[in-house]
Amino acid sequence: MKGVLPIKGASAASGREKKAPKELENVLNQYFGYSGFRGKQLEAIEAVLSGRDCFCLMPTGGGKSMCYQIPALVRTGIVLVISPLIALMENQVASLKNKGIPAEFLSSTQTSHTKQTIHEDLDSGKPSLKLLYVTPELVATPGFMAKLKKLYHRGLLSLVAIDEAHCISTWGHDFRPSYRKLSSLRKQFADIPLLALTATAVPKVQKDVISSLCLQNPLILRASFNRPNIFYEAYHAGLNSKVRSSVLDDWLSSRTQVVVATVAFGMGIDRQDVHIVCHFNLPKSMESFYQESGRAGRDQQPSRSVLYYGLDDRRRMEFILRNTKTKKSQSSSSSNELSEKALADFSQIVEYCESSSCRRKKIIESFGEKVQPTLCQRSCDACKHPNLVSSHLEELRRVPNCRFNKVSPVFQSSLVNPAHLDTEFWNREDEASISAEDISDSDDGNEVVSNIAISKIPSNAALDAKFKALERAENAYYQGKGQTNQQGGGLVDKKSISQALRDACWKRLLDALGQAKLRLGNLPCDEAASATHLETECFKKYEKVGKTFYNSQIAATVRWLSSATSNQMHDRFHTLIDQATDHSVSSSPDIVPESSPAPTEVVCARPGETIVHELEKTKHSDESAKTIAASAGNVELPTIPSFRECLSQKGKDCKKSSSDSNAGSQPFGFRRKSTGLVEKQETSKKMKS
Ligand SMILES: Nc1ncnc2c1ncn2[C@@H]1O[C@H](COP(=O)(O)OP(=O)(O)OP(=O)(O)O)[C@@H](O)[C@H]1O
Ligand SMILES: [Mg+2]
Repeated sequence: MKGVLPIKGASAASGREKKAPKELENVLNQYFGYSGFRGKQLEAIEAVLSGRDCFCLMPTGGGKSMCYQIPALVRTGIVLVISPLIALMENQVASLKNKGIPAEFLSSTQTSHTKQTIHEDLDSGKPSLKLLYVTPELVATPGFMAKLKKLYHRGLLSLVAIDEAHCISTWGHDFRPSYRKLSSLRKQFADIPLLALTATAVPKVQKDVISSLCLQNPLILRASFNRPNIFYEAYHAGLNSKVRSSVLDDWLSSRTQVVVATVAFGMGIDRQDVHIVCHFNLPKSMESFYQESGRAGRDQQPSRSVLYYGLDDRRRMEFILRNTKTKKSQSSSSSNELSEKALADFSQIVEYCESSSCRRKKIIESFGEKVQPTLCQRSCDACKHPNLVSSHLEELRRVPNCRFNKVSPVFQSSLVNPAHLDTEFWNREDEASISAEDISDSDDGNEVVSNIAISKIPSNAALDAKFKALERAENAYYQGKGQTNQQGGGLVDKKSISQALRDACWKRLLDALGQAKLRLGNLPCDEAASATHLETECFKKYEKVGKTFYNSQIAATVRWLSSATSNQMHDRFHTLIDQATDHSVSSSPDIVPESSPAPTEVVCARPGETIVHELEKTKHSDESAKTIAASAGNVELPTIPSFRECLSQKGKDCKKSSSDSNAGSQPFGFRRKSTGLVEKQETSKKMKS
């Protein structure tokens, strides 16, 4: 069984008999299970055991803690460890206790009972503690200092270790004023060794640490910062030309699909099919952002530019901008000017990231261009998911370091082409939420609220303004159903499709058609008439079964419109026009022979996914539908399957995939990734035959 090594000698200072390396290694092995010391550990341990001050510079994870933990085990008395973070202390103390080593920490987070127990142990004739962790603030209090002095005079203070010692230096990145107060330790405990430990000390900081702590003739140990087990790579312009050109070749010839690189990589490279540009660090200005993200979508295909943003990133970049300018510039006045300019440029990016208003508008306006309010068409996240953006921004403000949190907000922008930058503020769960919206039994009220009300609320609106907007949206919702909330009195039919929902869906379709037109250059149909046509179809076919199915079909149709590629869309239109001409449909779209066979067209929407469209050959009895179809041009847009078709399609699918237990759990006709008019290649083959 493990036990604290027998205490030899009456006092810490008098117990400084030399330990053989083998003995120390045995202790290491006995308590920690390691076979030998690493790097400069042994030298540091031997130095402090001999009573000498020591400055120990070792990389992160290098094993600095062992340099004071082993002395605590072999020396009489207590090792005092000064640490800047309570979490660090808790962690280490728990780990030591696990190994049977008596360790404690004192902090404001502990109960007074625990603190009292620790103090009693310290005051006892023979404390059981071997390591006591404290904050620099506590050391600076007269009460605790008096306690330490008592321990010292009783010969029970064997070592003072100052962890993360760079915090004492104003030159260091983590300066902590209370660390400055540790400078009195050397004087107070003249013959007790001080051990300063850090992983981050550039020469200037190193000197500052040594002088601030008044270390006496310290042994200065610097371990190599090489971490041989870590494989590093990322591309930069400084690579030798052979490596550089091979990365470039692989990239240009599509052998490599993903390159992680500095911004230098993108310059002058023209690969057409780059569809995602992801900024892991923040760009310095709107110009940089536009230029770098503009590498996406050169083939005019829908593309995305993802921008990760956290307040830490912002601070880091502001720090860099301030300091870079200071170094570059000779005179301090021009340095300040440059710094101010850089910070002003950068503030545009910050504003872009932290605002909930239209991103496309922000980008374009930053270049002095006037933007029509209708330009965006929900092609940026602020316009598309205003409530999500607002809540993510609120979270960003509430939890400043949430960048890597599971629900951390990140910014994403998508661009169709550089002239039409499509920006989104995006959450990693967003994809799921879009799908959920498409397939779930979404509520009209929510739809109306998100479409009508929340988009008009600034993210920081007062709570009562939000309530008022919600109230207005609620009234609009009920009015759409031909009743007011108050008048309605009873329950509203949960399944019914309100006028407000129909209007919102029409708008969605119109937006999708507008997007498709932008993407394809020239869509050969009138968008408004086509949106009406599609919405009317959905409504007619799903009115009876209710809004869930209606919603889903609208969403699926929107998805089809927004995901079909240029060729697919054009092919389809040409095929349709040709077919319509062959069948004498185009010349007279409202006279459709009832007996005509219904040809089936297969359109690949995404790799591995096929959609079946039955050309609409059924004569519309509804006159308005005829007019709409005629005004939509002689082009058939995706046909909406009837509810019965959906059910029978589902039935076929269930048989086909009876082995797939998940298939049966999906709602009828609504697959998460289906693009509307259901379904798989096998099915289309069956229908063809
Ligand atoms: N001689 C050793 N052999 C094997 N593992 C060791 C040895 N010494 C320390 N370690 C282990 O290395 C890990 C890192 O040690 P430690 O936390 O002390 O690093 P550190 O230098 O303080 O790093 P940081 O700068 O992040 O605080 C720990 O799991 C520790 O148990
Ligand atoms: Mg450490």
